[in-house]
Amino acid sequence: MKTVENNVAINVVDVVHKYTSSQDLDTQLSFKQWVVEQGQQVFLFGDSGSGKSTLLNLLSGILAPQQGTIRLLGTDIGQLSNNQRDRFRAENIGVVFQQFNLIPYLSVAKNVELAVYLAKSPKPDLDKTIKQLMLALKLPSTLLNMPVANLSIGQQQRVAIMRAFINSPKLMLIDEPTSALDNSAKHAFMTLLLEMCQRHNTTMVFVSHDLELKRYFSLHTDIASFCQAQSSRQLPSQEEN
Ligand SMILES: Nc1ncnc2c1ncn2[C@@H]1O[C@H](COP(=O)(O)OP(=O)(O)OP(=O)(O)O)[C@@H](O)[C@H]1O
Repeated sequence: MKTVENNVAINVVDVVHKYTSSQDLDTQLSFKQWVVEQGQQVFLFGDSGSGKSTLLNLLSGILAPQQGTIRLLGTDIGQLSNNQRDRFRAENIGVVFQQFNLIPYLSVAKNVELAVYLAKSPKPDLDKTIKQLMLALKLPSTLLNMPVANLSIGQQQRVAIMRAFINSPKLMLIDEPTSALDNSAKHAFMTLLLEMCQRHNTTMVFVSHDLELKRYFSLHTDIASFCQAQSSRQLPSQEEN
């Protein structure tokens, strides 16, 4: 399952994902080839409906490729069982999606500890690492035992980043994380995120509609350069003819 692919973190080849909706409209997304090298941070943009979220869901293993191959860090994730894929994600991928997916009634510490527990890789220095991350993310230590529901949106965003970084993932997938932030908070967030990725040599795919954020990245990719979205009406069934 593991092959030597020097310096390649993401390799998507001829992947097809087809949605069948209840409104008798099928949408097929065809991803040709897309390669991201280890340690690169890419700003991925594109029109609404062009397939960005679908791609992130495929990369994070939420969706399984129906055709084609996705190799992450040398592993063909389409060949993994559901359990193996969950494990691979927990160990190698940090995710910050729009809705954060934090557990609101659990404290900041418990939300982060849960990610460590799911990765099944015990961290003897967990408390110390959490404190270091809180410091780096400018989260006051008084928040540590507070339910995340009591935090501001900006603070929750930083907790989501802390949770995403706690297992030192090699790959970060980020979807529209700054939508609820004002301009100065947005700048602080972006600077911090890029600094964290560069410090840990983390590969990052960052999806946003906000083209102003492009300036934080040296690599920009329009998803239309390797993905085609096609919608078509479903054919009526035989009985209806
Ligand atoms: N669960 C679903 N069922 C049916 N069709 C879907 C589903 N999810 C996405 N699609 C369709 O697939 C296409 C790609 O959607 P996707 O959400 O990946 O695009 P996107 O680039 O992330 O869009 P946006 O920028 O608006 O968030 C769209 O045409 C969308 O309508």
